[in-house]
Parts: sequence; structure tokens; C-alpha cells
Amino acid sequence: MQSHSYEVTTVWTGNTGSGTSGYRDYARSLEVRTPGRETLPGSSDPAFRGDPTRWNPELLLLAALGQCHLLSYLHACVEAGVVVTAYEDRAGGTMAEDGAGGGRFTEVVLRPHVTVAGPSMVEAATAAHVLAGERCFIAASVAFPVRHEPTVVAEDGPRATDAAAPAPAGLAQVRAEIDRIDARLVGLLARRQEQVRLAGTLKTDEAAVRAPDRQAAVLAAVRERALAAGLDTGVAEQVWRAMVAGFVDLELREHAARTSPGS
Ligand SMILES: O=C(O)C(=O)C[C@]1(C(=O)O)C=C[C@@H](O)C=C1
Repeated sequence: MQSHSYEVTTVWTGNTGSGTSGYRDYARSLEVRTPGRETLPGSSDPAFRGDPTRWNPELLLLAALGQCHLLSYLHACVEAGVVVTAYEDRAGGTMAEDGAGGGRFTEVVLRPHVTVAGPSMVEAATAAHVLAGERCFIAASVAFPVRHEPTVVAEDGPRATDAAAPAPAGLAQVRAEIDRIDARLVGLLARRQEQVRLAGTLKTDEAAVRAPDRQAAVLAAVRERALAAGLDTGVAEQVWRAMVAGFVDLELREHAARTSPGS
């Protein structure tokens, strides 16, 4: 498992001369610094004597969740073949005080408004928010629900009748694109094969190689992804069944070679 480390420096800049001699005697100003970035002016929420022109921790928490969802979402859209052309999120959060000096966020709602290149992408673009929500590292790290109220629209005008739109592609052009996609798929399958081979070396017998439960889990996951991406689930299932059968055969051949007498 890969891990990543982060560091920021937070410096209080609000000593007005007498330090924290009294609740009203100091400013809440601070600076958040990290090498190579602009310094972020921070403060507390104005409800707690903060400066309304600076970033408070509550806003930064919303900003972290909003950024993280945006970035996870764009990636999920690439995988789903969805072309996003604009994204704007208006996130809101509720923090409740507990009456004893503490408090906690009870909920954050993200309201991303997304524009995609064409009407055929709207459904998959809406579904991609679910995957993005699951993958967002920051949402996965907080102890309150992060809800999504997304809206997705397609860019104006039916593309095919758009005067500026390119002429419909001929069969040769379409086939050239299919060939390019196939070339990428072959590369991905070669990478998959490496991992499958590795898995095979970690298995002790034929039953473990066949692993029907794992095959069912792979198919179920692919079905969900296909639904989210707008890929026909029947096509996805046929392709994956055939592909996994091929890899099981490969693993069985290699397993037999490893365990045959004299090998
Ligand atoms: O996950 C594994 O154990 C694999 O070996 C990979 C794989 C696959 O191609 O997805 C191949 C053989 C198993 O029957 C199950 C799944």
C-alpha cells in the first residue's frame, strides 16, 4: 500500500502586544504556509471573533471536500468516457456546538453543477458522482456524512445540427478510432496479464486458480462500472466472461507447468 505525507506550517500572527492575556486581547489571525505556495491568510469564523476576510478552518474543510470531490470526479469521468467541459460546486456544511465549548460538523452537502459535451453523457456523468464520492480521500476521512446534490447538463444545442460541428465521420474514420481504442485495450490487457500471472504464482491448487467467488465479484464490479459508464451491461458481461476464462486457462497452464514432475 502506498502512503503519502503532507506538511503545513501554521503560524499565529495575532499577538497584539499582550498575548493571550484575555479573550478579547488577541487577534485570531494566522498564516498557513507551505513551500512553493502562496501563504493562506487564516482566522476563525467571525462568530468566534474571527476576521471575515480570511479563511477559517470551517471554510477550509468545505474547500478540501469540494476540491477532493471535483478531482475524483474528473478522473471518474475520464474512466467512464464522459467529457466534462465545466464544473462548479457550491458546498454547504452545518456545524453544531455542543454547549460545552466543543462542536462538530454534522453534515456537508456538495452541489456540483457539471456541464458535459453531449446529452448522451448526462446519465453516466450523474452516476460518476457516486464513484467519485467513494474514492474521495478526504470524504473517506471525516466522521460526518458528505452528501451530493449534483446537476448535470449537456452543452447547448444538438451537436449534429450545429453549423460549426464537423461533418459526420465516414466508416473508415470510425474504424480508425476503433483500431486506436483496441491498441490501448491490448496494452491494458498485457498489464492485466502480468498481475494475473502474479496471482497465479500465489495459488496452491487448481481450485484456487479457478476461484469462482472471485470471478463472480469481478463480474459484479464490472457490471456496476458498466452501468455508471453507459457501457451496455450485456456486452460488458460477455467480454469479461471470455477474458477471465482466457486468463484462468493461462493460469492453469502455468500452474500445471510449475507442479508437473520434473519441472
Ligand atoms: O483474482 C484472481 O485471483 C485472478 O487470478 C484474476 C482472475 C481474473 O482474470 O480476473 C483470474 C482467475 C480467477 O479465476 C479469478 C480472477
